[in-house]
Amino acid sequence: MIVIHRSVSYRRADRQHIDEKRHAPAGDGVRAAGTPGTADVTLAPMPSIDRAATPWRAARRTAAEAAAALPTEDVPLHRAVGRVLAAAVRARADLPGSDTAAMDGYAVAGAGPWRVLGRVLAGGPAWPHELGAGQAVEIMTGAVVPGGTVAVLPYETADLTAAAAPARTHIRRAGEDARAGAELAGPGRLITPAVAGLLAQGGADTVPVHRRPRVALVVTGDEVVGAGVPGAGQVRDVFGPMVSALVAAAGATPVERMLLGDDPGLLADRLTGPDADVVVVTGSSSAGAADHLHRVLEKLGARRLVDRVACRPGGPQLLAVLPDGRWVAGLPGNPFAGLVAAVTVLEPLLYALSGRPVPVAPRLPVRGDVVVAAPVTRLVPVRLAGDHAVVVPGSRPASLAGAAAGDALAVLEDGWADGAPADLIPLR
Ligand SMILES: Nc1nc2c(c(=O)[nH]1)N[C@H]1C(S)=C(S)[C@@H](COP(=O)(O)OP(=O)(O)OC[C@H]3O[C@@H](n4cnc5c(N)ncnc54)[C@H](O)[C@@H]3O)O[C@H]1N2
Ligand code: MOO
Repeated sequence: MIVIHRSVSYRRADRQHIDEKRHAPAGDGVRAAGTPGTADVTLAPMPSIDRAATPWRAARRTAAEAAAALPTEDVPLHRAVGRVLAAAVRARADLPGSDTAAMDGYAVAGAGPWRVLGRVLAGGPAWPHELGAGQAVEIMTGAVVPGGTVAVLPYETADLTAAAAPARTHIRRAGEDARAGAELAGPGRLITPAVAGLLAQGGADTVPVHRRPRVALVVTGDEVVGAGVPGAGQVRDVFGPMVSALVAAAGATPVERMLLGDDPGLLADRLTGPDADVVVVTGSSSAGAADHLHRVLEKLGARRLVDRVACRPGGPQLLAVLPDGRWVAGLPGNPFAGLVAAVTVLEPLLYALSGRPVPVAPRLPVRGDVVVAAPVTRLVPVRLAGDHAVVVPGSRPASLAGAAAGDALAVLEDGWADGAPADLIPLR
């Protein structure tokens, strides 16, 4: 859902512009709403901007450790991929449940030569008798081997006249993968397709997972338009599509996007309004006359955990928590800077709320001409090239061309030089 939300205290020119938006075709789910801000926000003077910036790694760690995981709900296993287990899931029976054939061929008992008595199919009736020495049945992969079986001889190599079975038995023993009651996957485990399959093998029908974080997006800026081609002095909102996708990829649910004018009263309303665990605010993070976020947070009694990060781009970002427990991630308005901030504070916060550890970053040698000056970490788009990554040249804070051409963001820290290894954050 997209909500366009504007203050009533705008200038006349703004009003015309807003009315245009309200009457614009509703494509992309645009809904216009013009309720004025109600919060009493008497603004203090501009805050000083030379606060000490948090080192990039520390900012990420703070976000990853900030929040407790959301409560648990049970979901059907077939809808659980992408969710995070809230408790261990155990095998409800031995895996496999019986001794079964691992190959199509002959189940043989005792020493050869062997006489074939019949055939056993997977899912068919079990062979009713124990095999005696010199007896065999034809058997299919997955079928329960008759009692007395010493080995399964694959069709391709079977020699029923041989004196002895080969050493390799081709029998999967009951419980060899897991015993009944054994833990198949523990709390905090992301349910991948393979995990879902394993849990199905273990007999699970529903699984306990953490509730998905609900994320509202508040896009600030009088110059920002939500659809179509921007007019003179306007820009098209990049964060609706970009942050929603990033939120969904992190396993959270984007619940609404709202375009908000540069109005502190409205901003305060919107921080406390939506039914969301996290409110992402874009723009308003820096020191400009219309950048209200810091003062509004102060007014609302928010606790700031991260306030500016020593990284480039994306320095003016923040992570705060409101007195009601709702999280606020402030991303700078420059589009690439906003993306960097999203992977720095927002993604780890969403992992924490989902109950999941931040995935370990792959690390590869990175080649490129980038100057890294401590204490500022550079985040640059790179293309993967087999055993190394290559910097996409010319990326700028306001342009997404570099990131769009990249496979990952390389984290270039103090001490990095052309060709040295660096952590990579995938740009899914
Ligand atoms: N005096 C200072 N000026 C600036 C500083 C500073 O420290 N001192 N930091 C600069 C850096 S670094 C960044 S990044 C930006 C951050 O700006 P804000 O977060 O306050 O955002 P705005 O000023 O509203 O916008 C910046 C830029 O981004 C464009 N924008 C905003 N929202 C969107 C959107 N939804 N889609 C596309 N583009 C958007 C906006 O039009 C501006 O061009 O501040 C620097 N200045
Ligand atoms: O964070 Mo800003 O320029 O670094 O884009």
